[in-house]
Amino acid sequence: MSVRDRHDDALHVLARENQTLLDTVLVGIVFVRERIMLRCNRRFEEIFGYAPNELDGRSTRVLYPDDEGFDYGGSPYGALAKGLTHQREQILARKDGSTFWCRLYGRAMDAAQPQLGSVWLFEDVSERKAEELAVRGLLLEQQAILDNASAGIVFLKDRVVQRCNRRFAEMLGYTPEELLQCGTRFMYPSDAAWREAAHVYPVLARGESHAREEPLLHRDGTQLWCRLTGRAVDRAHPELESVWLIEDVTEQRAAREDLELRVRERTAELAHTNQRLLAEMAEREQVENRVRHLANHDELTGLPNRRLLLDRLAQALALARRANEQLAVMFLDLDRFKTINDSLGHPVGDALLRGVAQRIVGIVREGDTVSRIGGDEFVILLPRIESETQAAFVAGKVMETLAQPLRLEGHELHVTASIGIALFPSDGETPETLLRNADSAMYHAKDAGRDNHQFFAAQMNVTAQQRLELENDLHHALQRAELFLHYQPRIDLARGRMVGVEALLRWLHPRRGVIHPGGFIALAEETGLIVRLGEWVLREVCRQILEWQRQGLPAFPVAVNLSPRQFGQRHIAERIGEILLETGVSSSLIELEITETSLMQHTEQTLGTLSRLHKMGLRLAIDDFGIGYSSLSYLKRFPVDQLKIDQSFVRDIGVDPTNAAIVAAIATLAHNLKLAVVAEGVETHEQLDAVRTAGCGQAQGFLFSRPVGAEHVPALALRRWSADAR
Ligand SMILES: Nc1nc2c(ncn2[C@@H]2O[C@H](COP(=O)(O)O[C@H]3[C@@H](O)[C@H](n4cnc5c(=O)[nH]c(N)nc54)O[C@@H]3COP(=O)(O)O)[C@@H](O)[C@H]2O)c(=O)[nH]1
Repeated sequence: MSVRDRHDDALHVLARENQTLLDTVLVGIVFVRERIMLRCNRRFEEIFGYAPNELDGRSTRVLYPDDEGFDYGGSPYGALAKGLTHQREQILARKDGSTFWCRLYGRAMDAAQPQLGSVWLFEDVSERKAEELAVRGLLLEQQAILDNASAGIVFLKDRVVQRCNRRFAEMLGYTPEELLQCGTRFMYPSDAAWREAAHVYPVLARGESHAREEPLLHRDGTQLWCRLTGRAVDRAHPELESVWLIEDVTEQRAAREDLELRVRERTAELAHTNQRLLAEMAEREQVENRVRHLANHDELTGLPNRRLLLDRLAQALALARRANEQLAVMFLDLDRFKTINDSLGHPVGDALLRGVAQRIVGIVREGDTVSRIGGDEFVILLPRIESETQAAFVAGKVMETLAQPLRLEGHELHVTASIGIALFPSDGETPETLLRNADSAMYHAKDAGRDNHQFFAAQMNVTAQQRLELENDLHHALQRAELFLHYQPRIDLARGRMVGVEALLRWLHPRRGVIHPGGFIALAEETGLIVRLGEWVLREVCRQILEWQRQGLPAFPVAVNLSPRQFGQRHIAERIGEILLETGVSSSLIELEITETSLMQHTEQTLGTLSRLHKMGLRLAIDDFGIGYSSLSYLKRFPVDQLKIDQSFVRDIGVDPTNAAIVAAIATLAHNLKLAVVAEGVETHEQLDAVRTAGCGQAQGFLFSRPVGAEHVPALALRRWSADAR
């Protein structure tokens, strides 16, 4: 082989090695002269999508998507001529027209002879470029978010501001630039608060986000409340990098606090209203219960009232009928309750009624009903009794318990009761009948002297009927002139002379004959007729005085009884004055007898009435003295002239030393008060001796004279009684 051949062989080898090298590298390589591609490696053709050798001899224009790109591609040749390496990134075009990002490196083969051409390396950087663009896009997006976020956003690293948006900086009074690389201590009001804020990092380390509200410091020193929500960028090192969303919630918080305050106030208000409503409801319930209770109970004693009694009685009757049993209705009325009530006052009367109620309730069985149906009237319902004896036994127990003295407000009271008993079925089958019949039986017990019990008997209803008739008749008695007066003399014991008479009313009943006051005065009191009867008596007395005067009799006073109801009339003194004026009788000739009990009612009013009567010149006597309750202080103040000792003390004066002592005590009291003292009901010489010995200056009674017609009075007026009244 010649030298030339060997030289050619070596060139061939070198060419093959070059080609292999060119084909193996991952970048496209092209040799260009005057913008004509002379040779390229396979990778270059692949990048642009051409077949092998397809580009050889073609203009580089095909590598550009447009002329503009091609023109731009020609720009670096000046630099190449200076021997520099040119590099750029540019969008180029594949054979199929698609474009891609390419990185180009170019260098002249010989800078001194640029016409020899240049070598270009092409690298397809589409993927990287796309990634870069994506990252750039993300960054732009992020920046846009940061810039436009309404909340503050800050990136911290080691609690130092790395990046923040404008909102965050403005929130604290800074620009974002001012805050870059600032430690976060500046935004906390104190070291302690700043240290406290570090406690969040363990939370972030768990991958949890953290949110809390805390006060941050504005540049001007004011505090604002912010809600901070943080999350670690890398949860393994939360303190290193974290991102925080910060919202100014000062106004929200103020609004919330205001709202909370208003909610608290409203809640308190509601609670208060609720409480008030509950209280009102409870009160209303109490009132309703009370109304219900009052509808069925007596307010004073708390016992069932008439309504509840009737209800229970109806039920008990139904049961008794079904079980073929007996029951008893007991009507109980306290004896002389009115006297106690009037003389000691209503508070004592009320306390007495309560005491009586308690005592009765204390002795009856469970299942019995004790009720108060009015004033001093109680009804006891005893269901399931076996016999009349059992009812009598209960009545006995009631009387026994009432017999024990009651101590009330400093008084020791002895009360008794009259009890009427009606039995089912023998005395009635309805509540009304049983009650009515027990009531009649009670009246019978009263008539029988009080402090006892009586079983109903049919006759009692007849008596009640008669009482009704009597009431009717009494209404007509005045018009029919059926009333008349008897007079009983009052004797001065020392002189044996009549010193006055007492006018006593009588009723000549057309069928029953003469009826004494005991048979109708109480009825007249109850019905109110007593006022008209009383006026008639006074006029009749005046007329009779004038008649006696006309007959030439020496003048003497005539006593007229005033019942409690008459005396209690508001203008009684004026009314009496009018009658005296009308008739022309001197007031000194009229004596008014008022019972002790009647006087001790409404004592101040009594005092006024007595004073007016006294000033008018009338003489005043306290009748039936000793059986009521007198207040000595009032007795002293009442302008009375005379005490008339009740005949009950005179009756047994000879046999009962106590009565003698009482009469003597009353006489002494009367003398001390400078009052005349009259013993009433003197029937015997023994009684006369006794009352005289006791100190009574005057006496009245059958021993001297029974009450007589007016025509007999002149003889009595002129008569002289000896010391023993013979
Ligand atoms: N408001 C009015 N009351 C009147 C009037 N007239 C009478 N009365 C009151 O009736 C009560 C009974 O009166 P009377 O049945 O007339 O009885 C009087 C005397 O007959 C009776 N008396 C008198 N002496 C004796 C006696 O020795 N023994 C005895 N057993 N009875 C006697 O006493 C009655 C008079 O009592 P007093 O009035 O207390 O002086 C009678 O109490 C009157 O209150 C009237 O017009 N209005």
